[in-house]
Amino acid sequence: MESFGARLHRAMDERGPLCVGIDPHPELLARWGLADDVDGLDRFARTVVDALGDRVAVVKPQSAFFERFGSQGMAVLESTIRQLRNLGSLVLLDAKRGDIGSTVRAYASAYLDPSSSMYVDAVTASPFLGVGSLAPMFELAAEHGGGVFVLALTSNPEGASVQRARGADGRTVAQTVLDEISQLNAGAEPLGSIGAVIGATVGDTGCDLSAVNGPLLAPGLGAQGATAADLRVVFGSAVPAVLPAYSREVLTAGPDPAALRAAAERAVAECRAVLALS
Ligand SMILES: O=c1ccn([C@@H]2O[C@H](COP(=O)(O)O)[C@@H](O)[C@H]2O)c(=O)[nH]1
Repeated sequence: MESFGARLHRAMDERGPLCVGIDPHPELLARWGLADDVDGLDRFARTVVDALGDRVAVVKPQSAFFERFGSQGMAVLESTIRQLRNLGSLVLLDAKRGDIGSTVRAYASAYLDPSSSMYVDAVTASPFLGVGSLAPMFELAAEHGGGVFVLALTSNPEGASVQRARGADGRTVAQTVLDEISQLNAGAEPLGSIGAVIGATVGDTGCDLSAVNGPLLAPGLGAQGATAADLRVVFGSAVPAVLPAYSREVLTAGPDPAALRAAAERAVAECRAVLALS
């Protein structure tokens, strides 16, 4: 099967460098005139899927907002994933999973095994138990053409105290994560399938991104304060590998599908302009 890196590279070429999140915050449900219940969740997700699923490269449902409604919310998530796949968007589930390796194997089955009802193109993962503990995800991703985005430098201000801390060899934790991702992606063309998450809010990363050879997911744009122009500051010459991610910035334009599409088009145009300067 074609690798996730290759599929993502093509999707970004064809549809533009943009990932839109489905984050049904209670405030957004209210703003859209929807109830804060499973029906509201379902209508919110369907509206985003119908408006953007056939034109955005990657759609990123935020698992937390579905999980808060229990098994019914998870059923909506499964149906959202199915609809997105039918419309051609790559689905990146933002679940930030991580655990000891034997448990990570179960997470891998849940998200990266094609026989699972929650099968997605890629999933986010936390390396706090060591990047090596995520090996079962990397293995299943490689087997089935999936991808994994590993947290490196997150967009929230609290992340820095852990992620910029230095180990005995002088490297930051973030650089150590990136170096392990580089090894996993070595030699992959046109792009490796193991990505890194680096917030657009983080300023100078202090990291060497030159060998990552995988997609760099950049959340933090819009609602968290970063702009497309910040992508150049954060990513420098690695900017062509950046997948900019917006959630609330685009979602607040809804529920009108035309307004959602216009917001996504604005975001992709701004990002394209920055990425084209490289
Ligand atoms: O470092 C990270 C990693 C993940 N996220 C997630 O992205 C979206 C951001 O939403 P906005 O509305 O665009 O702020 C959200 O689902 C986060 O959990 C992140 O923000 N930063």
